[in-house]
Amino acid sequence: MKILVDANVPAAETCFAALGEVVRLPGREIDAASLRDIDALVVRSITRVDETLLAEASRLRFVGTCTIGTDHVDTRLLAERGITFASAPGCNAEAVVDYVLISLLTLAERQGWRLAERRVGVVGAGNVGGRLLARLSAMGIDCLACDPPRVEAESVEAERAGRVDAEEEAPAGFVNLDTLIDECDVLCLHTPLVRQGPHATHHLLDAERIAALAPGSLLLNAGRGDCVDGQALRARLSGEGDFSAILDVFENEPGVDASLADLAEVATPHIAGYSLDGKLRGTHQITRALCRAFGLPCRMTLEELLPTPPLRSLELGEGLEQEEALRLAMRAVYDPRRDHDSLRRASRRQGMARGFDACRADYPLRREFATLEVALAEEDRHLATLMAGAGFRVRRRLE
Ligand SMILES: NC(=O)c1ccc[n+]([C@@H]2O[C@H](COP(=O)([O-])OP(=O)(O)OC[C@H]3O[C@@H](n4cnc5c(N)ncnc54)[C@H](O)[C@@H]3O)[C@@H](O)[C@H]2O)c1
Ligand SMILES: O=C(O)[C@H](O)[C@H](O)COP(=O)(O)O
Repeated sequence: MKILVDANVPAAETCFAALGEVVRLPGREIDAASLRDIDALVVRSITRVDETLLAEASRLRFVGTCTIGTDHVDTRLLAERGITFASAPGCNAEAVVDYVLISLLTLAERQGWRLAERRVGVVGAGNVGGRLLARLSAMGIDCLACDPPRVEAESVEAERAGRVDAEEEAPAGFVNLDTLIDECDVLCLHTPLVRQGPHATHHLLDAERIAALAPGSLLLNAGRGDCVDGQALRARLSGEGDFSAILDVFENEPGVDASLADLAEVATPHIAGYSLDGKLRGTHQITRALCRAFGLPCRMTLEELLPTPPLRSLELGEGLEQEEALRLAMRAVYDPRRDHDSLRRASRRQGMARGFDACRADYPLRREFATLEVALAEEDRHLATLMAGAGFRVRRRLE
């Protein structure tokens, strides 16, 4: 079997070499000709898997994407052709939540407010949004959520189970998008890109909704760029200076609107999910799916793939304000200002499209908050709750 794997998929040789011959190509160079003699294709989000790509893929029996998002894949076409498809749900969700928490705390520090005093609205409460809500709530942050497809699915499920009281009622904390916009200071967008249907998300935040975001509020988008009308967002950000954005995703990547990126407080090149843990989980999930599709045994475990983190333990002393302590621990693992700065530098040097891709291709080692154990004094009970809520392992400091 011949397996073509995107060059940005880590551990591909370790995972796939026992299954067949592994060929590597940068994601944007995978084209119809390169698929001529390929049995299995493993991509990330930058390879559009459509009719044009599959024009000469007569041997192809499997397509896997080591990502959560699937909007780059024509899944209907694959089903019609009898090609097995697999994605990696949830693989980098923890990394995205890490990114959101430290980015919000960074803005709080820069603008002089406390996250604990803000209400956060999460749009899309799936693997990413659901984990974000869980961590924010465990940190005592006031949250609301908006996820009409999930609310609908839960009410259908409740009806099926014969729970009459559940009729059309959204679970506690779930509201519609316009209420969320009215009632929250911070809006975090974690929806997939869906172009059609009753819950389409293309320009879910359109000019009207962007205008309705309250003065002093903040929009963070780590879902897909096309879920927000970029032109309208740029116009709002160029306005009175009463509104901020943290943007990891953009319309038209990698050739994104440089003036929009410049106006964002944090602008990163679609790397919110780029922890090594998240990428390796993706590779591992797709290895298992490929083995299933070809009836092969899969002996590789995720633990075998993950190296020991460079920083395993951090001991905090007394006297730190709580959000300061959180920032310190988070930045010991990951600091999004590094990614913001490298996008700025790379786009100035090479132009936006090449710079954006270069930052992603040469991404430095990043681990997740859960890999760090934070040691605290016994009396720091509240801080221990906050740290554990934020995703760290917490232990009592030895005096
Ligand atoms: N920036 C990054 O690096 C990065 C990393 C991972 C995922 N993502 C993006 O984030 C998206 C979400 O990831 P996930 O793992 O949570 O996916 P998921 O499928 O687990 O959850 C998505 C949630 O969004 C909800 N949703 C769909 N349409 C909606 C709408 N119109 N309004 C509100 N909610 C809606 C769904 O019901 C679901 O609960 C992915 O599809 C991907 O595009 C980006
Ligand atoms: O959908 C996802 O999982 C993310 O958007 C993913 O991290 C994007 O990274 P890429 O596939 O573009 O390397």
